[in-house]
Amino acid sequence: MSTPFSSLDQFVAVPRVGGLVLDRQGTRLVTSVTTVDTKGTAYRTALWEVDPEGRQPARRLTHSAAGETGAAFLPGGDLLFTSARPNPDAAEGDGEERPALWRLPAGGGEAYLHLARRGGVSGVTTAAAADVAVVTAGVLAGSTSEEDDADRRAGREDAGVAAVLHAGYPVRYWDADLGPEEPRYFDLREQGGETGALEDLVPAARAGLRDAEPVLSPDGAVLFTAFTVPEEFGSQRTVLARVDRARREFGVLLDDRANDYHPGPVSPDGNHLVVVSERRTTAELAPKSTLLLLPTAGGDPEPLAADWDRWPVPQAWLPDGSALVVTADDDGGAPVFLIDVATGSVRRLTQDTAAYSDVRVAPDGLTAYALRSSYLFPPEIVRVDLASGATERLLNPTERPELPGTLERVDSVGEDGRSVRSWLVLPEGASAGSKVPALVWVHGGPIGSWNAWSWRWCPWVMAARGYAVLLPDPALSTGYGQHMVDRGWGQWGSAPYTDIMAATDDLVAREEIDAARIAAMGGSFGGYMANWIAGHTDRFAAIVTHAGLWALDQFGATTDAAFYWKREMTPEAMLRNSPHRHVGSIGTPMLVIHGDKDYRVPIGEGLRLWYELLSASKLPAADDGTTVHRFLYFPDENHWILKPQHAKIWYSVIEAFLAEHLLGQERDLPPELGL
Ligand SMILES: CSCC[C@H](NC=O)C(=O)N[C@@H](C)C(=O)N[C@@H](CO)C(=O)O
Repeated sequence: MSTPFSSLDQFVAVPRVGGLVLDRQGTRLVTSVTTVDTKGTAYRTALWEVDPEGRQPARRLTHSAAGETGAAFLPGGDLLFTSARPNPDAAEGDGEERPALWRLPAGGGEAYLHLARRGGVSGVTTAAAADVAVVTAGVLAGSTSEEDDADRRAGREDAGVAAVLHAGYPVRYWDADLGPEEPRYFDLREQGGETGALEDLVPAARAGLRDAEPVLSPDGAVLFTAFTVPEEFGSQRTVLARVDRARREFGVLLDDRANDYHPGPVSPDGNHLVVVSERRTTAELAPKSTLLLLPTAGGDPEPLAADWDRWPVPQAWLPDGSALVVTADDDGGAPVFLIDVATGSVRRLTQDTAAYSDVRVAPDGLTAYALRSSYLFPPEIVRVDLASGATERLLNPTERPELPGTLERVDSVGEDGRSVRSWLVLPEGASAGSKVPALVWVHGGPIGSWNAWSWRWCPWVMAARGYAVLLPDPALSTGYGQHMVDRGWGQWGSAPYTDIMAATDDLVAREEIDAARIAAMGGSFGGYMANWIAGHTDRFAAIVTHAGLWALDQFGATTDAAFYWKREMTPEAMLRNSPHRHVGSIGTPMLVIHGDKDYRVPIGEGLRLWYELLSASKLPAADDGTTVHRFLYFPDENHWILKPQHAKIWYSVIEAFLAEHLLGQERDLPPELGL
């Protein structure tokens, strides 16, 4: 087997595993696998079944050009999923294909269309111990019924109107324009035959259910959800709400201005709901995430494992209700932990350095199944022994790709004496006698960690081209305790920057690294840091900034969630930490990359950086207009470069830019750039 990371065509074609569901009997595991289409210009996702016993090879369940996602099992074993496959019953001119709900019978045979609506279906949630399914779908704000909604949509489509009149905030989210569609939860009722029907559970929700995922009690009687409440000055808070399905009653359970609340799983006896409480930030208070146990019959929530200095992500209960299975970022990984509900004591289960997610516990309580990944391998499905923590890789739909190098954990010491940990990717052949160029790649967030595989930020593509890649977890990173977040909060240009410089000092001191040939790079917050680095040091030979924050005062008002950043930084702090004020000190060639449809870090950041680099940096455009800098602009991409053909361009242009400035070599640019 050869490594796929040497060829970008092969890299984008590596199948990508994601998501995991387990049926009630614990005998069927379903995942999704994303592959590139035959033209190489789109990804599509299909559902696959994996043998929980690890004996049979994985088998593909669904086939369609439109793809399938959002799998959920019904009690009898039928599998629901969403797909924008053509509706066999649609009349011509019914409008574009939107995702509908399909049902794959447990007994075999083809999947059939279970529910279609003009506005589409975004997801389905099923109860653990009852035949209850709740569908998430959007309705137009003014609609009074499903028929009215379909008519209004047809009216907008026929008239070619895309305009949205807003009276509130926000108006965009990631790459989506918000409104006039608002998400709603619907009961999925059998209607006889094969077709389901919908009943709106929270008709007065307005935009409150945006970005929320419903959690059903095991008996399906109650639905818990996060609910967004608008506040003064364009702010908002997230409260915890419940919906009594039979009575159609909506009630708020936890609501205050000190925390945001999100529901976790309900205990098997239905008596307790796990709640994630996220401390609301201020300029002085960094985020902090803790768990609460809320009695479902009423009463005050109790903290769970409150002394544990990690941010737990609830995954599932043990079937006897004695413990909660969680994952948490931890020292460059995200292991599985068990929290004893009676004592709050925490026990680490998995011992490897991987990041786990999608943990599904089998009904016997002895075994769990999960996705895990790290910078050694992309997401894969494993079985976890819940007593010993031992893991076994199941027969996955895809093999681990061969890596063109090695991965090491490295330690540095920040200016304040705190430990700064990084992953270091070394390309094959790196040695004292054969020093290699290096790339310092800064993660986004900034609240996050380099602990899980990312197809967007793949250091192995660069390793295959001879580069060492340092992935540092500086101040503001998760998995190192609250102090690591606190020490960078509202001071992005301070500890996060000096931590990265400390890690870079140790990198260039290594015998395999060519200290004269190093570059810095990052996306999103990592792009902010790349921009900040550009204005504060000349030690790098080139800098790549993808979707980077440039002028914080402007970014803080034009991003999709201005209230979030405003809580962290006063106007003074925004100015103090803003890279644009240091443009006059930039003497390093920069590759600026931005997608026009980026609403998280709007294109204005990239446009202004580009103009200011050319007009006000130490390396401005020359008399003839030429410049050492480059701007890679994607008119139809957003914060993330999603199309496979554009991902190839992204990596190619970065490699060509680094080759020019680090190696003094000219690379052929992809002909598709038309240059
Ligand atoms: C609700 S707004 C901010 C959420 C998030 N910040 C977390 O710390 C965020 O989206 N930050 C972006 C600027 C960013 O850096 N995004 C990264 C990580 O999500 C990315 O890779 O897109």
